[in-house]
Amino acid sequence: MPILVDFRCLLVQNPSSSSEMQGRSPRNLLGSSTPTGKKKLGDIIHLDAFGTHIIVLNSYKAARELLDLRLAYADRPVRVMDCELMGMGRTAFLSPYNDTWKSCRKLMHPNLRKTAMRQYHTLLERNVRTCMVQLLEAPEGFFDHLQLFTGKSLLMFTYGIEVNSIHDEFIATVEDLIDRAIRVAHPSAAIVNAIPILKHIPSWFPGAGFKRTAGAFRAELDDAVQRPFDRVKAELAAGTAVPSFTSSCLQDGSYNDYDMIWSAGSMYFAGSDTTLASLKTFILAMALYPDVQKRAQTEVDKVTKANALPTLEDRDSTPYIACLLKELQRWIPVTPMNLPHRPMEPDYYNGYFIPEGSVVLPNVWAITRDEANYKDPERFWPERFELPEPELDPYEYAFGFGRRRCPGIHFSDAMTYATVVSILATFDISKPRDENGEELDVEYSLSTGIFCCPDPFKCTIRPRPNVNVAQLLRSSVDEQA
Ligand code: HEM
Repeated sequence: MPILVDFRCLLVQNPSSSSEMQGRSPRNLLGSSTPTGKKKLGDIIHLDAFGTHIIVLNSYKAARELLDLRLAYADRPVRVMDCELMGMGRTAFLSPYNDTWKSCRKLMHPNLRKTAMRQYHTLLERNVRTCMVQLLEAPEGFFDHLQLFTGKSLLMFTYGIEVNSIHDEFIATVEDLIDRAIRVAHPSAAIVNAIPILKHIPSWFPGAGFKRTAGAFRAELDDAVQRPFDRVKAELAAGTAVPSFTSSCLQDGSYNDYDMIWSAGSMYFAGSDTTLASLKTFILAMALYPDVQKRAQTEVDKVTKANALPTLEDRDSTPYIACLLKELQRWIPVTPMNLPHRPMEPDYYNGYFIPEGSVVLPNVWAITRDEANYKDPERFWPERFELPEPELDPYEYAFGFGRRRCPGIHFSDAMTYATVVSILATFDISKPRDENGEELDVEYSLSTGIFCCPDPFKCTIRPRPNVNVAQLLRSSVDEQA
């Protein structure tokens, strides 16, 4: 049986790796359209990269049938540069399918499952209120405020560490490591991935700069996950530890240090920038789609009677916001090519042979733009998920597949919901204005890298005229202090 070869994939660019997309709308990422404006991609396509089989799954059906329903796809490809030399293979998200990965998933699960979320409501609501106060005082810094909110919430959850600035070492170090790791993950960055034998060159050898780079990164990564862990241990010993994932695992006493260190580190690394990406997308969508914003605000006002701040308990009373959250994940998916899966045994699918060890990439971007799934896919339109005939739920694929599916989905959802409803209740987001107060178009581009989200853009964020926002927020922060 032949290995599938079909280069139609060349039509599909991962938006995150395209330098041509600056200033373009998401529509253009799929290349030029056919005369009808519709584009039909192969369900599954194959590329050969220096002998590595890369299989791209362009439809939800293929991704679900292979990655959700077949256990053999739970492995990850081990890339020499980032996984081995830089040490990222010890994180839960890049770890191969092995006993350590299983232990980490077991450790994370009870703390991240839906029913465990209630215990973090107060924490998240308090952090959101602080973020809203910052928005009120300096609305133009909204990217920084949202970054502090996600970083702070994740740090509190994993280690009980409280930070008050994005320049705090715990946030800044991890941010820097993520940036560097993403640059290395780009296919052109690491020749050692293509020629693995190079990893055996000593690092002092001329031309082996990559080994020194990797070694330095690894030392910093070790420090970034070890330091907060040691701090929690010391705080527990001193009786000053704040409840957190790490403190409760340490108190339980049945886990080894390695699993606790890498589980906590993985959640912090994987959770903050991804959720931040969704929140940036939310601000952009509200600036571009005022009708959606109006309808969402009306729903929130109904719940709060416009004289209180919404809480996570309001979730069931806000079905339109639930649709809006889904649309955020679909419109600009955070991980447009997911993370790669690796089949642990040879497989057959729809008459094609998929070799063991292939790199299998679900093309989430293509799924979100497939007109078989979504009418007018470029439009931000939460109504598509309303009953009685909702379109395909993006939560089925935007957080991954099968055993590797994101364990942080409920935590991320709670962070996103809390922020979205609070902003809707208190602020109006609109197009940017020039010095004469004239509205300008929202100019935006999407970031390059593994994550996809809006690059910094300008918009107007102002307190809503009908609510005494300042008083509401300040009294709410005081109440929680
Ligand atoms: C909008 C927010 C988020 C998105 C879109 C997202 C998406 C993803 C995706 C696509 C994967 C790979 C799944 C696969 O390979 O099939 C993943 C893995 C992972 N995510 Fe998330 N994630 C988000 C937030 C979070 C949060 C808040 C946490 C932690 C609290 C988290 C922790 C993890 C971990 C530990 C993994 C590795 C799972 C494994 O490989 O077994 N994520 N996430």
